[in-house]
Amino acid sequence: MNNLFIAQTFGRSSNYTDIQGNLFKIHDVKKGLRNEDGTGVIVGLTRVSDVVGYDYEDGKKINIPGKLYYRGIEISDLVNGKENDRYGYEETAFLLLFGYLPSDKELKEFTTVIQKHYPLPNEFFERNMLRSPSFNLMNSLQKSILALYDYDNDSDNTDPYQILLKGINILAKLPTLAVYAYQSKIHHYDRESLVIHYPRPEYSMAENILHLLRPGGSFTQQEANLLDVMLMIHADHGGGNNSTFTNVVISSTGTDIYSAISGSIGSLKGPKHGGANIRCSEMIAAIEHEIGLDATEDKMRNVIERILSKNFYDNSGLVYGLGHAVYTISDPRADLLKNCCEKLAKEKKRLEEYEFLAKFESVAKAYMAEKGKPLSNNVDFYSGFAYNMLRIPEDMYTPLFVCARMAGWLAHNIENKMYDGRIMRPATKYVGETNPYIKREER
Ligand SMILES: CC(=O)SCCNC(=O)CCNC(=O)[C@H](O)C(C)(C)COP(=O)(O)OP(=O)(O)OC[C@H]1O[C@@H](n2cnc3c(N)ncnc32)[C@H](O)[C@@H]1OP(=O)(O)O
Ligand SMILES: O=C([O-])CC(=O)C(=O)O
Repeated sequence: MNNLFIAQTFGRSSNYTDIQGNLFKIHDVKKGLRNEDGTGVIVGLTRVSDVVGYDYEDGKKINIPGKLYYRGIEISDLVNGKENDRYGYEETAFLLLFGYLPSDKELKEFTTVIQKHYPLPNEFFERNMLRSPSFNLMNSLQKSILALYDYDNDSDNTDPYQILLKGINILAKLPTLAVYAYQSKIHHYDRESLVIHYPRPEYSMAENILHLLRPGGSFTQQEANLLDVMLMIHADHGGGNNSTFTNVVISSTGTDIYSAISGSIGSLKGPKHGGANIRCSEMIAAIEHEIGLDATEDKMRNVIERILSKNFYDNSGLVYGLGHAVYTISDPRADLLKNCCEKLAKEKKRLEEYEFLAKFESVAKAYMAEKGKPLSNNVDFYSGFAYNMLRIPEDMYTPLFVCARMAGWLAHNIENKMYDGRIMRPATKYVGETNPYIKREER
């Protein structure tokens, strides 16, 4: 391609294609589907989960500490209620999909169904993954989900019950797909030995992830427990988060579940959404490297200033792990994770890193508030540190989000199909002019 020609033409094109910023206001366009006060435009109804970050008093928005409910149950109650049970994520998925907490017997049966679907089809790994590794695991996951379409002899069936069955099959296979994508990547690109364990049918989803990832396949129950909690708190987040909304938008055309899930994975990869967990972890490492773990508040403020002026780390101007479209004061998931991280950091003798992170969080929040942009932290602020303490490689952070969020995507997909179902088709206002066609020799 003639890059110079394209670059010059692209440069000139803004004379013809520009949209003046004031037009958005004039036409009352809700950029990012957001109201004037930052709240989201209501695009649907849901009974799956509720994300609460503000309230209204006399019509005025009041910021409040964040709360997250799955089917009406507060996330902290769900996490605390599981105690040392191995199947917290499976219980959460049941709750999200069927609307109520399972009895012991129901949870066992549901877990058995998931476990039966762990194995990949014969030669799936060799044909679809090993021979075409990707340097990005999210792309690899998208390809794998689309490949699974070809192993289903009724893949286009979009009856809600069939979607449920297909979705549970995908959910069960995701940990293996994610870890095999990682193993293929490091084997191909980093010249590492190829480690392929089969998923163990008696393990929970969290246990299997650790088993599949580690060369020796072993893990402690405490490690599996923390990963189980991580899966639980990432399992759903209302119908408005970008990847769930994407899922429902794609699915509203009547297309297959594999296309919808692959689209959601593409959305979750973005650094402003699920991909923020990798960016946040890299950003914190860069900051630690720059100013040291014993940095003063002033040094931290200086780095924050550089980040905001697009002069540090990825030059995006974003402090990853901060900010949220709904939460205003706090993200309950980040609070839960912060607690888990503090406990584990004590045991693993990594308190200095934990304290750096906690201090950076409060300095950054205070800095943003002084600039008139008070921000909540979000789930991605502490998740990287938790994964790191579990010896999970950075590449796997966002794919693990996929493994967890699959339950939410599926629950919203089915809910939308059953109770809304209309094709999503908003409108855009044409703000160009009408032009005559000019013959080529006259231009
Ligand atoms: C699992 C998840 O998806 S959680 C979110 C993970 N994402 C991140 O951590 C990435 C960093 N954060 C962000 O990019 C944003 O805060 C988002 C995407 C999460 C939310 O975006 P929005 O709701 O559109 O932002 P919001 O309207 O609250 O922002 C208000 C202002 O604060 C700024 N701001 C928001 N978050 C940040 C941030 N992390 N760093 C710097 N500035 C920020 C915005 O640029 C905006 O400034 P402006 O008014 O001058 O344009
Ligand atoms: O709700 C959002 O916009 C993003 C988020 O935290 C999630 O999807 O977990």
